[in-house]
Amino acid sequence: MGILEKISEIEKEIARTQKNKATEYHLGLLKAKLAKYRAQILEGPKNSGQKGEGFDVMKSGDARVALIGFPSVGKSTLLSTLTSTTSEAASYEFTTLTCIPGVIQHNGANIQLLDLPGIIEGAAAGKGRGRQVIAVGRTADMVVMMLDALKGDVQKELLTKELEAVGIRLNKKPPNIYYKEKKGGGISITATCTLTKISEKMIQLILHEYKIFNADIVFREDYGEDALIDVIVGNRKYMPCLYVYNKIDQISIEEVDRIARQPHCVVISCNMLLNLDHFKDSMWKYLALITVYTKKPGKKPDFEDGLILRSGSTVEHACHAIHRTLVANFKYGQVWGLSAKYNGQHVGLSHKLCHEDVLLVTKK
Ligand SMILES: Nc1nc2c(ncn2[C@@H]2O[C@H](COP(=O)(O)OP(=O)(O)OP(=O)(O)O)[C@@H](O)[C@H]2O)c(=O)[nH]1
Ligand SMILES: [K+]
Ligand SMILES: [Mg+2]
Repeated sequence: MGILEKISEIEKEIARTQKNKATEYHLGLLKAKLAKYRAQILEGPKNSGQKGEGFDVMKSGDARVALIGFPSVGKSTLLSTLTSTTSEAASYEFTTLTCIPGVIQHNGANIQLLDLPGIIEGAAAGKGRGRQVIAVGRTADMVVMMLDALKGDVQKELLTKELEAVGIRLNKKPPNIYYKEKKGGGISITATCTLTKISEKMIQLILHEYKIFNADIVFREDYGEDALIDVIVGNRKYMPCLYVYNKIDQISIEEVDRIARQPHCVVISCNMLLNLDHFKDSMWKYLALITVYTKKPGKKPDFEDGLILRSGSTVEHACHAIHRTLVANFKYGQVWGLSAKYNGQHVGLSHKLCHEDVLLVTKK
């Protein structure tokens, strides 16, 4: 039996197995097996050169956003509308066959938007160009999942499943589980809270399935087997995701209102240019970028041309963004704004900056 058949067998078995006390361990093991086979698929045949022509796009700008969605939801139309790049759009499916990059300028940042071929059910298992699309998706800072407002909820579920299957976790935090493999000493399991979703026996079983016999594990929150498997397998990608429902010109205002109220959702119409500014603002928020303004001694801050940094960036990151050699010549910094305890606070390289701070660097 090939891996794909094995995966499909296990999926079927999981689907027909009722979840109760008696089947709990069986189900946990099935999930562990499934994750293992999926990992094998992703590693793929080494000779297949799966990267794929037309998918190797250079990173550029301050952040990268991948447009992922079923065929003909309007991905290319969005790219052509928001950037100066034109990506062919048409009413038939699979119009786009490669990765087309464009740049959105917003709040002073250059955001690289990647238009990609539509993906379909089974993409994770290698159908269509799914694997290439997903590989590009993993290189992005966030996913924009584009959905057709007429069939959005189903599409959203299916796509989320496909991405889950290849280890992409949308709008989720990594499980707060400490895990370290060791050379010997057996398995030590501790928890800083009561575990209601997994038993010690289940943890042991899953570890054994992965042939792990020596490890320290600390559950810091109440998780089930999925979280444990994620931690053991590693290589999960946690990404912010905005669900963008396009073609709202085709649905009732009540339906628009219902969708717009769901978490992480934005409604737009590319054709009618509806709500596109709100979409860009939301994307900016999800990317968690900050702007830091620089200032020279005795001069006003340069509010025209801020540095675009990732949230959580330090003075050191800012220095790198200003000039390659600045860190080596750094004496001290001074900060005005939210991150400063008082105006002009003296700070070192490790000081964390906030959005719209002003920074003055004094060199040695
Ligand atoms: N009614 C309506 N149609 C739209 C809208 N945006 C795009 N379309 C239409 O949807 C069809 C598909 O658009 P594309 O941009 O090619 O979609 P895609 O997601 O890039 O498709 P593939 O590259 O084939 O995956 C085209 O006929 C567009 O004109 C919209 O806001 N409203
Ligand atoms: K299309
Ligand atoms: Mg397209």
